[in-house]
Amino acid sequence: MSRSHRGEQIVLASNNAGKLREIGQLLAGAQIRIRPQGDFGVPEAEETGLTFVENAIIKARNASAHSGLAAIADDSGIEVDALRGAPGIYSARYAGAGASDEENLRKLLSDLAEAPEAERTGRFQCVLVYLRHPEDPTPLICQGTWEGRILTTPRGTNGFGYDPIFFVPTHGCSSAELDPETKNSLSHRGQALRQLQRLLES
Ligand SMILES: O=c1nc[nH]c2c1ncn2[C@H]1C[C@H](O)[C@@H](COP(=O)(O)OP(=O)(O)OP(=O)(O)O)O1
Ligand SMILES: [Mg+2]
Repeated sequence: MSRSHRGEQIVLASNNAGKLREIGQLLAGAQIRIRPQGDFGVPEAEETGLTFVENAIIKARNASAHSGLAAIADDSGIEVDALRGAPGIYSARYAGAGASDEENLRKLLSDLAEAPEAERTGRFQCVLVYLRHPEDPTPLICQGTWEGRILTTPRGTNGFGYDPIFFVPTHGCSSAELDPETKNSLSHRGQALRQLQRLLES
């Protein structure tokens, strides 16, 4: 018996167009059918947790409660070693509440202006949570990590968020210079989603 009934609709607890696009591409052809929480008028949840896991659970529970469906949430961010892991869970609001991707990325570059090259290492983190219903006591939790370096100037136009300043050493370019399929095959989100898919379809 699979954890999710085949063909059952699942709400995706995100308002981030970049994430929605990537998750949609990753699940193309899968048994799982997802719809963004915007389709159900789900109000934005307050991300009050101190971990990616807590925030993903908060978002999934909120979307499940408002839609009456099982829910998947993605909480993700970028950690930089020169900043002892900041912005981390605060990546989306690094330059302040409601900040744009461009403002967040500019603040990160400016905070790293004096950082030694050796400390410009960092990584994207992604935690995905699947809740069967709002009170599900055993959420499925999957995680992915993608190691890289922080560039000094943005490069590339694909992706979203911090992609233009995230250098991918294995490919010699920024993640915004990777085509979407390649990014999905490497990324924190791709890793976590493939794990979740295996659990849901097993
Ligand atoms: O692959 C990525 N490429 C570039 N940047 C990324 C990526 N993955 C996460 N990020 C950044 C974007 C945002 O600054 C933060 C996520 O914050 P996070 O709260 O999880 O998402 P969000 O507020 O944008 O949308 P929502 O909560 O509705 O899913 O990390
Ligand atoms: Mg958020």
